[in-house]
Amino acid sequence: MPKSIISVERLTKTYANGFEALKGVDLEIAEGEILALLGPNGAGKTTLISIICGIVTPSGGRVLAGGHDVVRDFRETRALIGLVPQELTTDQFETVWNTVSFSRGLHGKKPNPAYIEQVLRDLSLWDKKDFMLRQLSGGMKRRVLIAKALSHEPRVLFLDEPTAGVDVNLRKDMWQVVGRLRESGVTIILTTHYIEEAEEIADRVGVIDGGRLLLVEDKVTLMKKLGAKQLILELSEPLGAIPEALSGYGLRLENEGQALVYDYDGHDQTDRIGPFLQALSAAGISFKDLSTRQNSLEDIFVSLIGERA
Ligand SMILES: Nc1ncnc2c1ncn2[C@@H]1O[C@H](COP(=O)(O)OP(=O)(O)OP(=O)(O)O)[C@@H](O)[C@H]1O
Repeated sequence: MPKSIISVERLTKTYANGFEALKGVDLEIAEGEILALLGPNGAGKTTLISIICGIVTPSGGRVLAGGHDVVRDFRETRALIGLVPQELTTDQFETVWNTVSFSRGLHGKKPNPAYIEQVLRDLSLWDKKDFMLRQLSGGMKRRVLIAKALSHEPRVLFLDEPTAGVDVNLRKDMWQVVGRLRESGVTIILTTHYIEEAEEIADRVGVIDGGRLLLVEDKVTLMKKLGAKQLILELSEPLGAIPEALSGYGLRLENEGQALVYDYDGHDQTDRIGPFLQALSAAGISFKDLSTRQNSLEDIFVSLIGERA
């Protein structure tokens, strides 16, 4: 695995009311990757990223960003990190340009109008630069949040539920921006409820629930591991048992013998379906209809969360 830019070690968080939001999280984030953290409401995703970003103090364990402790060396780590929060809390009467430039200043960076211009152009905000925030649509405000987070040229960008409630166009634009940032070497961590989103954009996927990281895995490996496919045949005549001639296929009967199910590896390139259908025909079995099912990240997620429930 490439060098870690963020190391989370045995991290715990108990809020003042005694609620344990994180129960010992270990996580290494590699430089340049896109990691999606999936989890239901209240899983602890925001708590985890808020600690990494230095907004919430941990109760135990530690987090290193670029080798610096996020509590002790917060100046160094904050310079490294950008956070796109869920909501905009900036002065509504300020202009886009000032808001983003001011944000850069807050991080102690020298002004760089050319850089800010580029960020605003990339986010399709350039023609809105003199608008006050209150004059912007919800989608435009989201873009301002991203521009602010990028204002100080961070190496790691956290996006907390970036596409919750945004329309399809904005979502597409956001992923384009994320793609470009990744190409420029920025490490990206996003939290999401949307499994398709993780499936679409992430290199690795982590699943959080009840304050624990249940799994972190390379997306392709995860999909492969759980990428089993099923071919379902609606039989013309129900079968009482699997015919001897087909015993090598590991078939199952469902729906009182009316459906024959063939499990196969969806990522295996060899043609399994053709020979199987020939064997079926040779055995004198005919069918009315056929369909396939594939495990998605959604199934994986549901089964993981379900196991805990
Ligand atoms: N300041 C606080 N005091 C007490 N409990 C808190 C505090 N902040 C968060 N919590 C609780 O900690 C748990 C985890 O919250 P967190 O915001 O990290 O979850 P999340 O995974 O980001 O959820 P969501 O997807 O809804 O944003 C929740 O049960 C929440 O109520």
